[in-house]
Amino acid sequence: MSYAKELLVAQLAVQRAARLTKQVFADSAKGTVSKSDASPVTIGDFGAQALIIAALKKNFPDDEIVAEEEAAKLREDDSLAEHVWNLVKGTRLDDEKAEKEVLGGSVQSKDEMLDLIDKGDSKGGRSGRIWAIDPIDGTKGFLRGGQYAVCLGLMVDGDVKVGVLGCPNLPVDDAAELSADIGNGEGRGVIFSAVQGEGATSRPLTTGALEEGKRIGMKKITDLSAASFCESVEAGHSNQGDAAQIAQKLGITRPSVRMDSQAKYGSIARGAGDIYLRLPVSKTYQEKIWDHAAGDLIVREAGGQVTDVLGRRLDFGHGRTLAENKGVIAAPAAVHDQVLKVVQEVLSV
Ligand SMILES: Nc1ncnc2c1ncn2[C@@H]1O[C@H](COP(=O)(O)O)[C@@H](O)[C@H]1OP(=O)(O)O
Ligand SMILES: [Mg+2]
Ligand SMILES: [Mg+2]
Ligand SMILES: [Mg+2]
Repeated sequence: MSYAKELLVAQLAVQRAARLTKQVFADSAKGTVSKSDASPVTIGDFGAQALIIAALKKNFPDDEIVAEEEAAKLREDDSLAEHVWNLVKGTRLDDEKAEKEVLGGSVQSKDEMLDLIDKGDSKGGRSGRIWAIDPIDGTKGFLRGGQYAVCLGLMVDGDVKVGVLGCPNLPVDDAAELSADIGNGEGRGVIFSAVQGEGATSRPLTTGALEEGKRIGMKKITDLSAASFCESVEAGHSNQGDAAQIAQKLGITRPSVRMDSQAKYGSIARGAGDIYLRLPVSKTYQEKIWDHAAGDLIVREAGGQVTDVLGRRLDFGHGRTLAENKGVIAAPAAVHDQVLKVVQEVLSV
């Protein structure tokens, strides 16, 4: 199997980072601060990013990393940094061998942790090996106890080769009905993974990485009117009015399921939903590569097609953003064209 080591490291790194985010959710203080674009970031985002980068640097020291967060806010506020440091040093896998031999064990000091967080500052691009990290995708979902995902993808020369999504609040059961309900109790927590050309799998977030995943696939739909849409919770992230018109034109009567984060990609990849629409709201917003790299590969390896609203494949080679794409349409390959056509009619593109 190609990229076997990368997949193992990525799965274990995501698994460990998700232990940290779950710990933060269980604690009362989330250490939420506002970023310059008014979006929230928590101690969970910083801690998860530090742990993932530590594992990548140990195993693949020459690889570049594009990660969402930076340590500047922590360098300005030592009590916030201390809070993150306590989490980072206290989080390890149960499997001691995997923790030490694969992930490289703990981070040594608070300063090392801050430096690790800042190692996610690559400009990205079309050449070489570049990892994309979203330590918590859907921070707003995370804060309200809804869906969120710990996301990691490896690109080689601009092409996504490995994708891993840890979704602590999705049901483990691939056959569970897609719903917007929220919860983090028993039976929740799943990791979706894919390697290019080798299919997509899911397995519980809590089991050891050596356990084989189960193969997942998109639902075979012949009648689009029976399909279900997956959309963002946040109206500011996707145009829900346009999506409603598209649904109507396709004859879809079921209400959209709204959930935060790349949990949407994972959900349709395992056939729990059918179509993920993310329709441009503003002319200027550029989607970030860490919000799509893992999900794009997982859906395509599960039998789906992913394009933007102009029908172009997502292009991860333009730097930290999907500068040459607008919006996202992810659907089973057999019906993607049909959906794209209606999207283009409604958006007049
Ligand atoms: N105006 C926007 N349009 C689309 N996506 C956005 C916008 N603002 C933020 N996002 C990103 O959408 C992602 C969550 O997506 P979803 O709605 O599918 O849960 C977050 O990563 C968030 O980025 P950020 O982390 O910078 O806030
Ligand atoms: Mg995100
Ligand atoms: Mg994030
Ligand atoms: Mg964010």
